[in-house]
Amino acid sequence: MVSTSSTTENASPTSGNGANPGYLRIAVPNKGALSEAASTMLREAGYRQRDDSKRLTLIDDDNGVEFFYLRPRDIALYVGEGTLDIGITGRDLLHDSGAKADEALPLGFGRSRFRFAGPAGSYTSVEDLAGKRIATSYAGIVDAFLQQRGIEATVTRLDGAVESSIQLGVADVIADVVETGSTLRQAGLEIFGDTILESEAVVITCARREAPSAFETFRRRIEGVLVARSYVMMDYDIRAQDVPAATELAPGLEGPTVSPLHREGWVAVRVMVPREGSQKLMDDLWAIGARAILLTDIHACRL
Ligand SMILES: Nc1ncnc2c1ncn2[C@@H]1O[C@H](COP(=O)(O)OP(=O)(O)OP(=O)(O)O)[C@@H](O)[C@H]1O
Ligand SMILES: O=P(O)(O)OC[C@H]1O[C@H](OP(=O)(O)OP(=O)(O)O)[C@H](O)[C@@H]1O
Ligand SMILES: [Mg+2]
Repeated sequence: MVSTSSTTENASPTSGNGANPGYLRIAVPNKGALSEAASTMLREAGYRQRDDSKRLTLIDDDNGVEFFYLRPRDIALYVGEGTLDIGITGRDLLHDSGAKADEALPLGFGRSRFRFAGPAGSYTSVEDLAGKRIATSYAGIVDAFLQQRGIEATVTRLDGAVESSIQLGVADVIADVVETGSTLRQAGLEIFGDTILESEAVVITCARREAPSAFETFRRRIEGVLVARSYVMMDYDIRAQDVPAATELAPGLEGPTVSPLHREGWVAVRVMVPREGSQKLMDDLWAIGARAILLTDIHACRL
């Protein structure tokens, strides 16, 4: 039976301090675009996750881990200070924070681009930003970009709904997270200039000290989830003489497993292949004589 930490209204990020020595302390987004996907990935990696979105901390005794549910924007600060060992946040939030934390592992979800946008047809390049008022929730990223390009402009920091700031007269252009682009379109805005940053959810660690040894187990588990999500297991039967041609098409990660078949001159092959393009690969293998080709999801893996 797994025990859990008590949940009180004033439970703080440090409420577990010292209570569970040796436990890996992990920050997880408590709400917003990354929250659910982060918890889903942690569950797939075998960790316990909260079932009540009001819960602020959770102890997973079986795995020696304590989770702290924090605002995604604050996570880099806690990890950079070394208060928590690792965290899941957005690459853009990490850069914006200026915290002394490092990106340790990209997670492949929460993908977005950080872009400049202005009224449709009004701006074409970042040089047009000179002397303009730029509204953003990510002033750290925008300041660094302008400084790097030697552009003088006024940056106004807003909490959110940045797209409205132009219509409301407090800015000429905005810099914001773009995923589908539909929020921009609805506000009559369009992106211009270079992409400032390509973002996704990432695992971060403290830059000033080595991650605890327990981080290696965590990393292996998460990498296992990433592989299980992006690869499928393929099985097929083929004439032994055609295995080299088939292996060219599907080399696998460490080479295919080839087993004898009762049928004379034939073998069974098992190989991990990228999920993307796997249907085309089945066509190609069929064309060189493979039969009984099966694709199976990988539930979990440790390479
Ligand atoms: N469609 C999206 N909208 C917002 N953020 C997204 C989107 N897709 C991915 N993200 C990422 O999620 C993170 C921001 O999370 P979130 O929106 O929860 O924070 P916030 O905007 O600071 O908080 P809130 O919107 O709750 O005030 C960033 O890393 C961002 O790149
Ligand atoms: O390109 P899209 O798919 O339209 O997504 C991007 C929008 O989503 C985010 O807003 P969020 O919902 O976090 O609200 P906020 O602006 O108040 O943070 C972001 O700030 C953009 O406004
Ligand atoms: Mg937001």
